[in-house]
Amino acid sequence: MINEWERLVSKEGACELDVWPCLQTLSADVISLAAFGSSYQEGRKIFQLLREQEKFFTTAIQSVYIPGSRFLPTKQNKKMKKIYEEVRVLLKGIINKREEAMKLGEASKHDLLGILMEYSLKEIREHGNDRNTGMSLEDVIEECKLFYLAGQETTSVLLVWAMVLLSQNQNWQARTREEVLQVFESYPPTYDALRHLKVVTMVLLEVLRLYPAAVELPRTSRKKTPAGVDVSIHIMLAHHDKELWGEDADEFKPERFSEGVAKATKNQFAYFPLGAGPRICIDFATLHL
Ligand code: HEM
Repeated sequence: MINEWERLVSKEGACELDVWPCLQTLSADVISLAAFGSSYQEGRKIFQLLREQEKFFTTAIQSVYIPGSRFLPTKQNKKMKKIYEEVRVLLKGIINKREEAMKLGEASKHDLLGILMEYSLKEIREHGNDRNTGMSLEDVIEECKLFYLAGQETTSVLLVWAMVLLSQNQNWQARTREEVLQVFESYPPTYDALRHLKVVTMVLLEVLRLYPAAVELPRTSRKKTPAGVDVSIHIMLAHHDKELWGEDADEFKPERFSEGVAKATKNQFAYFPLGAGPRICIDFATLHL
């Protein structure tokens, strides 16, 4: 991706480029690799289909819903059903191939699919080969889909806003670049090395405060409030609340996170770009939340 950008710039010395689709493809490829490892190309096809499905889904939730209409054989419903089936068949194919390889004694791969299947097989073995224990094929398929849907758009949204804000705040862009070059001169770019990136972390925390990829957390109350009521915890409003963050709440000021999230929020529940509690995002450790 960077090579392509450099090539475009070098022709004229400058060019206009919509980075958003490139960042979407980048995050989809990274997640495909993490989820399916060597079957990454097949994963890519699945993710293209899920992306198409997402568009239909967005149109559907933005329209008035007539109860039962999702079962009608409309053009859109038929297309969504077709994609659902195609994704299932493709994922089933990857899972079956992996199962065969595991049966032949091939070491399991350290990707999401390998971990889920290994866990499932262990459960089944521990329960005397009872196939009703462990994760079902449906569970594995749904987990793979969730991994993609939850991680792809959110990551690319974060990246694109980080680029916008760093281009508007050149001093922070220079500090961030300097830190990346300095840190990765001494450490290989591994997951562990990320904890040495103090400025980058502050910048990303501030980007997620101003432009959280998920703007609200919908919930249905079970006990209090009374039960059955739909509530929405608004991330965007909490992150821009002047009473919580001060008069400069709408400004890009990564320095507010210089001593961590607890200090920046004065230990109040005011910052939750990755959710909170038992359903917190699995990616929360990356940002030291
Ligand atoms: C900047 C990037 C990200 C943001 C802003 C973000 C945001 C969130 C939020 C707000 C939730 C909570 C949803 C709720 O409580 O209803 C969540 C859950 C989740 N996220 Fe992320 N996420 C990001 C990256 C990722 C990545 C890279 C992955 C995996 C590849 C991922 C996987 C998940 C999963 C599986 C859940 C569901 C956890 C559960 O319900 O138990 N997220 N994310």
